[in-house]
Amino acid sequence: MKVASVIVDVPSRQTDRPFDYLIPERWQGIIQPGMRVTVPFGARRLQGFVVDVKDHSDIKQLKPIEHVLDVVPVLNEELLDLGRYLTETTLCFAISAYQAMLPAAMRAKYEKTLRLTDEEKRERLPDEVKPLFAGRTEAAWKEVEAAGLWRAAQKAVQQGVLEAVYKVKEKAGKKTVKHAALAIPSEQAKQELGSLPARQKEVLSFLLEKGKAASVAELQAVLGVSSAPLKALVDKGFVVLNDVEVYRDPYEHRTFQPSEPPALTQAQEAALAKIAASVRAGEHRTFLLYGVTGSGKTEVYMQAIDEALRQGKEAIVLVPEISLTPQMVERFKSRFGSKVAVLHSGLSVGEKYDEWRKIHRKEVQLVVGARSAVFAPFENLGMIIIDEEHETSYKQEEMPRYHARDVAIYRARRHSCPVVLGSATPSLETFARAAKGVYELLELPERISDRGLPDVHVVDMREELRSGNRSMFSRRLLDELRRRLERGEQAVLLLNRRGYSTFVMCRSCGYVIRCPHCDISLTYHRAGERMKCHYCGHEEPLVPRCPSCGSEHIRFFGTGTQKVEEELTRLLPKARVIRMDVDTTGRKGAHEELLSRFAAKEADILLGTQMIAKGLDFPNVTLVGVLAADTMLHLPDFRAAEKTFQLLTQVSGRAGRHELPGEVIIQTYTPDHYSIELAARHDYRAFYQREMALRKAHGYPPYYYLTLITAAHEEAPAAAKAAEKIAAYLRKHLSHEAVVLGPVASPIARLHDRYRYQCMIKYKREPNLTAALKAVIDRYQADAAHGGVTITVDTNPYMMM
Ligand SMILES: Nc1ncnc2c1ncn2[C@@H]1O[C@H](COP(=O)(O)OP(=O)(O)OP(=O)(O)O)[C@@H](O)[C@H]1O
Ligand SMILES: [Zn+2]
Ligand SMILES: [Zn+2]
Repeated sequence: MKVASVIVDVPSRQTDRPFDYLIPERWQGIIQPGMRVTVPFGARRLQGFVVDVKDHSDIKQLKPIEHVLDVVPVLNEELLDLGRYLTETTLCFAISAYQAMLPAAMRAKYEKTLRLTDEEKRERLPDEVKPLFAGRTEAAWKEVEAAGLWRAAQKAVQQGVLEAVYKVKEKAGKKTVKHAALAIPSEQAKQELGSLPARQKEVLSFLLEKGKAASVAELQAVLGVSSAPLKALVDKGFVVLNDVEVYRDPYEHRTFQPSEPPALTQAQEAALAKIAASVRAGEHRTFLLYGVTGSGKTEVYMQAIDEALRQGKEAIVLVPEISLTPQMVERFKSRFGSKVAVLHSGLSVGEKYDEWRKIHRKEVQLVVGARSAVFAPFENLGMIIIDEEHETSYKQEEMPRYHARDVAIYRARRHSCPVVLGSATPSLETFARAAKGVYELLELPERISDRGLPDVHVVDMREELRSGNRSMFSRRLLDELRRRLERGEQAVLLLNRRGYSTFVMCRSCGYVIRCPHCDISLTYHRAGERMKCHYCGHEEPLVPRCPSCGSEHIRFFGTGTQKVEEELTRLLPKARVIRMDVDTTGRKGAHEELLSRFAAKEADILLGTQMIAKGLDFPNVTLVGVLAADTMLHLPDFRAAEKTFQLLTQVSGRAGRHELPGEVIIQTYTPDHYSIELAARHDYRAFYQREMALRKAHGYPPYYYLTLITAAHEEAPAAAKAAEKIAAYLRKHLSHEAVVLGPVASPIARLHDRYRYQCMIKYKREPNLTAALKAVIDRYQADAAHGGVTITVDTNPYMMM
């Protein structure tokens, strides 16, 4: 008896374990761990992942597996184990962990086929399979299955002769190119040559000489022939025409100048030597590459990767989504050419799947991508790099709630290879570990250009108001902008908000209009005069009177990029402005287009939200202005100061990166706040000391760990009661060292029509934690069926709302 343990596709606590199924005889030896199957489950038929194959089950009456969805495993042993690690550490369901590792295209039900990978390999097809592919390069899975050829097909896939393809239907149209190839052995073709008319002879000799399939376009261009001779050869059965798939390469229309590595500075050299030594020794280590903005971290990454590739290994580079700019991609593509796959959210489902397949088929050795690229199915990893490691977008805010840093370190340990965390503003957690020697600290204390870091001026906006300036631009910022325009230099302006105006407030009574579902203030959008909720999408028309007191003095507070743009063009009519925010970058490719226009100096000022704060490297930018440095300081989040410091430092880092000296102006209503003062002085270490002292005093990470539990229900009392019960249970079952805070209403007290209450656990070491949390989840998952309370557990929260 052969038995498969299967994790079924039902994300719930009750089904979160492997179920045993019988492997029918025809699939014995074929089904392996890491393949997906369909199985009967109660009255339903479900997809699932095979996690184990064994000879025996304790269950008496096993149901058989119905279908096999993959020819070869889509998850290897390492990734299967990683899934187990994620379920333990983030308390997610195993099915959620496995699905997070695969491209979306494979999660849906798509038509599947087997395809010949290469016309030349046709001869290597197993004999019994050959007829299925006669005169074509693809066969549907159903046919293979019906013909009972599964085993033979699997072998062919393992040998790289056939490939399993999940057909993703896309509007973009099919990406295939017609190819011509010999349909007869070359010996026979040579003999036929003599009897052919001249044109046909030319075509046949061309194919003979080439020794493999040639695109029809190429053939016609080289020989200058029409399609007639080709058609004649096809009719005679000497030549076949095939549609050969080309990858949907999002960068296909781009050419990349090959780049040679520059000679490194001493600091770069020292850092690289340590990393390269660890690559060569094949030992796991975690490095923190702490280098100021513009210090050449990326160059160190690239040369370290080069070392890994020379060792015949593979590498992953993680970059935050918003700094995965065309510039960044270009740097890696120029250096590593076709060895690179790129994964980010701007790609279509099909494009992502193509990139994933390049990795799975080992056609690339390097992946540059956002968070989920950490799951790239490489089997011989030599290095993982996390650029801008402090970015909170490395934490996924839905199940599985993993942090890419933890996954990277887990995988690197398994592969015995180094992890490099790079940042100009490392997260407190990471710097603290480096200070303790858990990570190895490598420093790049100076910029590459000998100009040094830009001068930063803090402007007190309260003063501006007192002296009669009601504009959102201080006099100093405006003066400096004018100066840049005169000199033909460029400026970057950061506004940490989106939309026309942020919230709508009554000046008479102070009433702020809020979302009826989410309890956050609505944002005014000028298009259509509407107010929108940025959490749930609720929208309504702008009100002419205060709903609370009836006053007409209802006006907008805060400023959005659109409003700033209007004021800017009013004050500086000659300035050419490019605005970059979620509204102007929604369309595919818009982000790239706006940046390349700015790079081509088609604008003087780049105005935008956080998305412009990182990674950009424009030689002509000599002024950076921050319009309101305080917007993030007042969020209900213990990391508010850290986030403010990071953002200000990063955006300042955009100025004066090359020959021209840079200058930064920060406008704020709280100029004395240490995060603003220290960012202005470029003093990361002082900020670190100060912030660590506060974290210690208030019991926050990195001194303590946190776990956040949120209970939500349509009725506030039900949510509150559940949260209270949870808090009581935890207090009883956790040790005295753990502190359970709350329950309290969440900062966002209502989301998607559900009231939210939360409690927070602070702890240093808590052996009972996992068991207690699992018990809580069990209890409430079971309850959910009746009571409707949903609970979420976040074992390492970054969103405190
Ligand atoms: N050894 C070197 N010689 C000459 N130029 C270099 C060298 N290293 C890096 N550069 C150049 O210096 C500039 C800054 O380097 P890079 O972008 O790698 O810095 P970074 O530390 O990654 O920056 P940031 O964190 O601010 O994005 C780039 O234009 C890069 O091409
Ligand atoms: Zn009012
Ligand atoms: Zn809402």
